[in-house]
Amino acid sequence: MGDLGSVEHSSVMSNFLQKSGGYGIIDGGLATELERHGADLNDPLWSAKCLISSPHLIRRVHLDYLEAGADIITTASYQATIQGFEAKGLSGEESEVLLQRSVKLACEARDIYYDRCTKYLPDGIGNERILKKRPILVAASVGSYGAYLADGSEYSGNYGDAITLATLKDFHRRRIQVLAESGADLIAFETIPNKLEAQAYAELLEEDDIMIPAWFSFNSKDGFNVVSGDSLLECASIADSCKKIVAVGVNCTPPRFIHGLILLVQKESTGVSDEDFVSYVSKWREVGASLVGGCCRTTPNTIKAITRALSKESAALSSLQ
Ligand code: MET
Ligand SMILES: [Zn+2]
Repeated sequence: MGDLGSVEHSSVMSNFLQKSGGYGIIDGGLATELERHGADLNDPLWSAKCLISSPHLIRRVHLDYLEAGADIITTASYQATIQGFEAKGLSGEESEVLLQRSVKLACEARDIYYDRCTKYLPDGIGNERILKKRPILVAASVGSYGAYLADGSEYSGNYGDAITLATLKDFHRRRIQVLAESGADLIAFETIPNKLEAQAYAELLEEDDIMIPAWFSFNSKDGFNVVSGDSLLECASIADSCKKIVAVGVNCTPPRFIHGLILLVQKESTGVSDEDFVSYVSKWREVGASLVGGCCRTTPNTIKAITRALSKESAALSSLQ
C-alpha cells in the first residue's frame, strides 16, 4: 500500500515485519479480558472506564498478552472519547489526559516486559510465559462513532442521514490528534462499520498531517461487506488511497469469514475455542495475512496458541531452506 510519499509511514510496518520474521501477532480482546478479571464494564465508556477506575488492570492485561507472545498491543482507548468523558463530567483537559494514559499504560507494560526478558533470560517458547525480546508495537485503538453511541450502531453501521462526513470528522478529530502525539507507534482504527467513517478517518489523517501510521480494520457479518452493507472492497480502496494507512483488515468478525475476506483485501487480519481459532490462522497466513490476532472473547491463551503454532511453522519452513 502507499506510494513514494508514504515511505516513512510504510517503513514502520515493513521494518517491523522484517524484524519479526514476516508476520506479527496482535493481542486478543481487551475489554472482554478486563471483564474476565472482574471489571464491570456496563457503562457507556465500556473498557475506557478502567482508565479511570483500574489502570493497573489494563497494564496487567497488556502484559499478559505480551507474555502470550503478542507483538502488537492495542490500547484501552477503543471507547475512550473526549465527548464520552465530558458526559461523565470530566473537563476536556482531563479527557485528553485519559487518552494519553491509555497509551502510557501500554508503553509501561512493554517496558516491564522488556525488563522481565532481561531478568529471566530469554528462553523463547516453551515455558508458561513467553519472554523473548522482540519488536513490540503499541497501537492506539480508535473505535467508531457507533461505539461511543453504545446503541448497537457499531454493528449496524447505520448512523442515520443526520450524520455526515463532517459530523464524523468533528467527532474524531481531537481524539486522533491526541493519540497520535501520545507515544503510540500507530493508530488502529477498529471495527469500522461503514464507508463514511473510513472516509472521515482517511481525511483526518491527511488534513491533520498525523505523524504515525495507521491501520484500518473493518467488521463484517456476511463475509463480503462491512456491517453496514457497504462493500469491503470500496472501504479497502479508501485505505489504499491514503498513504498513512499501512495495513487493512477485519476484526470482531466470525473467523469462518476471515479467509475469504483476506482474499478480498489481501492485507492485514485479525472468536470460537482456542484450538478452532488457531486452526484458522495458518490458512489466513497462507492467503497473505501478515498480522493476525484476536478480538472480543479471545484471551492471552488464544494468543499463546497462535504464537506457538506460527513459530512452529516458521521453524519448519526455515529448516527446509
Ligand atoms: C468491539 S471490538 C473491541 C476491540 C478492542 N480492541 C477490545 O478488544 O476491547
Ligand atoms: Zn471485538
